[in-house]
Amino acid sequence: MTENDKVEKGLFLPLMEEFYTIQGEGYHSGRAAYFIRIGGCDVGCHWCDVKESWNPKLHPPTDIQQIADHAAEYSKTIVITGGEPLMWNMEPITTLLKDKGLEVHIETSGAYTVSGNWDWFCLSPKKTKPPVKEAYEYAHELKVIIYNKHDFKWAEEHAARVGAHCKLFLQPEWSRREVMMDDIANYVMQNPKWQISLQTHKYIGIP
Ligand SMILES: C[S@@+](CC[C@H](N)C(=O)[O-])C[C@H]1O[C@@H](n2cnc3c(N)ncnc32)[C@H](O)[C@@H]1O
Ligand SMILES: Nc1nc2[nH]cc(C(=O)O)c2c(=O)[nH]1
Ligand code: SF4
Ligand SMILES: [Mg+2]
Repeated sequence: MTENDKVEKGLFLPLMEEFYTIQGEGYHSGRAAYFIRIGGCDVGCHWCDVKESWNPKLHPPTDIQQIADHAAEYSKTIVITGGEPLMWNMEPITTLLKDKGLEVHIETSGAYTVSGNWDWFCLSPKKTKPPVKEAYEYAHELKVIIYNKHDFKWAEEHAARVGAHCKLFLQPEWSRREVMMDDIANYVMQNPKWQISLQTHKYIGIP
């Protein structure tokens, strides 16, 4: 089998970086977790904080067995992010991680067909490439990025599509955190089904 075939099957994935840190965002914020960042994304958010991840060719195709073995040495909680992890077949790597008894989370825009077996599915919808229908059904957590005032209405449109038990978070776009914070706080007080999510790792200076 060629390397391309292995990537096609999800047996190799373009690995950008892996690091043990504290989940900074959303429902599991504050919890130690091992992050696996897979390269490749064509969603094109102008404010994306990892644009270096976009071109998959810059990230070496890596054996998922090696990625999983490494992850298991660090943590029981694994977060797969990117880039956009659902551009790739996530079935094989999630199976390996779950066979090791690990809890497997994803950070995704939901813009591609859902593959893989997830203990926690964080859906962060994007305007440039909206989530596929099934992504809303999988979501344990909806994390909407707030860049301007129009985004509250847009957030509600997505909240109407997730399941009844899905946790709802509003997260300020990092460069807009100071301008938007009062509006976000007021919105959450008036609409308490939402909670605030901050990128706490950036405030404390960890990866
Ligand atoms: C870098 S993305 C990678 C995973 C996936 N592509 C996605 O967007 O969900 C990880 C998380 O960071 C959020 N994010 C990216 N850039 C951000 C920024 N400038 N400010 C706030 N959140 C941001 C995304 O919305 C997503 O929830
Ligand atoms: N500490 C930390 N928490 C995070 N939560 C989601 C992240 C991501 O980039 O997907 C992230 C990240 O990059 N670092
Ligand atoms: S979908 Fe995620 S990785 Fe892709 S551009 Fe948007 S924030 Fe960045
Ligand atoms: Mg990040």
